[in-house]
Amino acid sequence: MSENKSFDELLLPVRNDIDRIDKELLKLFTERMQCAERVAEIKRKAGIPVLNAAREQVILDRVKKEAGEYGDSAVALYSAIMSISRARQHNMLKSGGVLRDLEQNSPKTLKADPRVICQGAAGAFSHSAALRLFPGQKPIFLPGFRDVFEAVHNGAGDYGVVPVENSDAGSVSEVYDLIMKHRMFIVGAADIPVRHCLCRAKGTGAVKKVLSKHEALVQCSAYLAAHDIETEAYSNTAAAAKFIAETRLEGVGAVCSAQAAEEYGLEVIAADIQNTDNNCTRFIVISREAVLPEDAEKISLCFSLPHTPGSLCHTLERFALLGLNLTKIESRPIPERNFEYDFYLDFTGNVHDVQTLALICALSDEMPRFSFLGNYKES
Ligand SMILES: C=C(O[C@@H]1C=C(C(=O)O)C=C[C@H]1O)C(=O)O
Repeated sequence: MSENKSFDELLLPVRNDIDRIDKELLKLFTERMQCAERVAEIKRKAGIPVLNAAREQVILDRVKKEAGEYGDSAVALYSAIMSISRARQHNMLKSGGVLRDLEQNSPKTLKADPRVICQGAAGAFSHSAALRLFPGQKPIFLPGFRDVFEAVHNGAGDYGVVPVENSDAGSVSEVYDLIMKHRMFIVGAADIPVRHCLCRAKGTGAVKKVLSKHEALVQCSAYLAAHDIETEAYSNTAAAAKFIAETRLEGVGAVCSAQAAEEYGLEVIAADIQNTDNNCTRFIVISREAVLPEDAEKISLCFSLPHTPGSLCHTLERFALLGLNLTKIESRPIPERNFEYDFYLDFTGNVHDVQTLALICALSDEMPRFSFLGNYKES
């Protein structure tokens, strides 16, 4: 430090330079955005899409080369600038017309007195979820998730209640795949505490083997291993309970809820055998048509991304720019396309918010595959 000058005095001329440069940058940024607007007008007339990935790559290659040692940083900066430029163009062109129609025209409340479909049997955790989500309704039970989706798809039921994720065992991938297969909307969600019991038919002997849904067996793995109990996957916890009550197989028990044990008259040998105390499963409500309440708080999307460096990062950045909080991201392989993935994304937000709608519409226009899955309340 020079003898008489303070740090502030030393910084002042450099900061003056930075301020001058920022002023120029801002002027050039504004000019660049105006060019993007002119481009949008031409695209409107020509009916061509906003995104031109090849043109963007040419720009990125050029700035990387020209920026020398700052090449990678320049690429990050220009990716952000072009993303903002595209967002402006999407807003001008009102991209994502289908989604805009959906936002305008979808009902805002769930049907009154709906036919609700669940997987399994009375006493299943889906049953508790259905009662929480639709108090007073008597759900119809079908054997598999596929049956629930088909029933909602063909109109035999209004809504289906299915699990998507457990706090211990993770996602129920079959349900994610069925959502995409049947192009269902998510119109509600509830987190249900899950406590498992080890049960047997009254009067049968020591349990050597248990039947239950695969996810329930995973959630009780520590207890079952410690007690040397063999496991066999069954379609559903309550269905397993019903089966052992009816067959009274010697040495065979079930892992199910206390309600299922009571429903089928089973003896509870041990309660609370799940690995974690706060074991909890998220259930969603599936529907053929979207329902978009004014006060919906969670949005779910599914999309694939181009195989280019940073494509996921730049997509997530756009949520961050709007202050939207991502609550879940999950990837699933796309059937028949080796090692290509769909991303499932949940974030807190409402599609009736203009900026959030604009972002979703822009993404729907730019992504190779894109589905808006729903915007719903969580109970
Ligand atoms: C401006 C255009 O639209 C988009 C934005 C670009 C940019 O900001 O440079 C480049 C390509 C397009 O994805 C264009 O097509 O030139």
